[in-house]
Amino acid sequence: MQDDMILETISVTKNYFGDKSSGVNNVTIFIPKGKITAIVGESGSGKTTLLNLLFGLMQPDSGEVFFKEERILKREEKLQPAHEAMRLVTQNNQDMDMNATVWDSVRSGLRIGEIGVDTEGKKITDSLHMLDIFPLKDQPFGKLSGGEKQRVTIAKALISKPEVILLDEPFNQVDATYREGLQHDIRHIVKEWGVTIVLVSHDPAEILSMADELIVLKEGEIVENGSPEELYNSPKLLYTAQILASSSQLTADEALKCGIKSKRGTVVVYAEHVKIGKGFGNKWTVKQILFKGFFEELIIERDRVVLRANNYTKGKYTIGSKISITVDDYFEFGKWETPARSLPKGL
Ligand SMILES: Nc1ncnc2c1ncn2[C@@H]1O[C@H](COP(=O)(O)OP(=O)(O)OP(=O)(O)O)[C@@H](O)[C@H]1O
Repeated sequence: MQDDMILETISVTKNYFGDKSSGVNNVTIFIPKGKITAIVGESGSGKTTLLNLLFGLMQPDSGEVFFKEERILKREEKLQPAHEAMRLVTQNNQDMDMNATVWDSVRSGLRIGEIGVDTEGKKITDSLHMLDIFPLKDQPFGKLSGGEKQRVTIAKALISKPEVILLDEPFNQVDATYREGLQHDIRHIVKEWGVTIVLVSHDPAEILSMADELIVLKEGEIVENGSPEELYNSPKLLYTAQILASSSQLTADEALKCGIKSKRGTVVVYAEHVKIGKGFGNKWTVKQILFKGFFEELIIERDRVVLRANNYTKGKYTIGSKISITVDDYFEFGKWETPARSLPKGL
């Protein structure tokens, strides 16, 4: 294992029904130390399975998982040093006591030797401040909002200063207003404490800005990996382009209607690359307007070709508005693919 790697899987396979139709297949990954690695992919692609294998919650059918060169066995089989050094934060809060206060919930993350000693209170206070939940310290966990609960579970994971924190969909319950704050906090923790984060997300758009590394999973296999910038700006696969951005997939004939001459047959256009009001003839009709916070995503149509386009002048168009567009960038691929399952629904 290289010095800067902390976790590694070698040809790991875990199938639930004895064939390749579920779980993960032949996965080899390296998780860099002190960085944020995001495992992304459509729903059912095997993200949670991979996270559970990294944590030792399940045993692979074949292949091996290593934490700092030590083989990770199933948690019940053997108490591994690796298990002490890792914390898993799941989506369902099943190990949380709904009646316990926030203070006690975070305290329950301390290791046995850390409980009852002088520094206990300071550790809890620091973790609460780190996640910006100190004012909630006396509230019962069960009464908190989804986003607040998420912060408490992360604070609990953090308090014993593990080397690795595994987060399953950490922003699922957090609304957009708090997401950026939580992402900033997690980045801060990584920088300050040198902890390694592995997180799973089915909506990569929300983690593009915070991850150092992305691992793209499709049908249980790693299909691409790299930095968010590399994968977003030069996706090798159509699937990656679809997963990373709100986009439209076009045949060569459809692309021609957008002013694109395709040599390879399939074109993907990110919504951000469709510039509204720049072309001629107002040949596109607005079919749907999707609220995206500070901007809108328009679903537009011309001769049965459907495109997604970002509109930053909110409220300017209504359903039925006629508009012109130009496309200022696109990706070409050789093969037509069924759109990823987790993509937002279009028309
Ligand atoms: N305990 C299980 N028993 C049987 N099949 C399972 C089990 N856990 C997962 N699977 C199947 O394995 C595949 C991968 O599931 P997994 O939960 O790892 O995917 P995921 O990418 O995390 O999905 P999501 O984003 O929807 O949470 C899916 O087809 C799922 O139905």
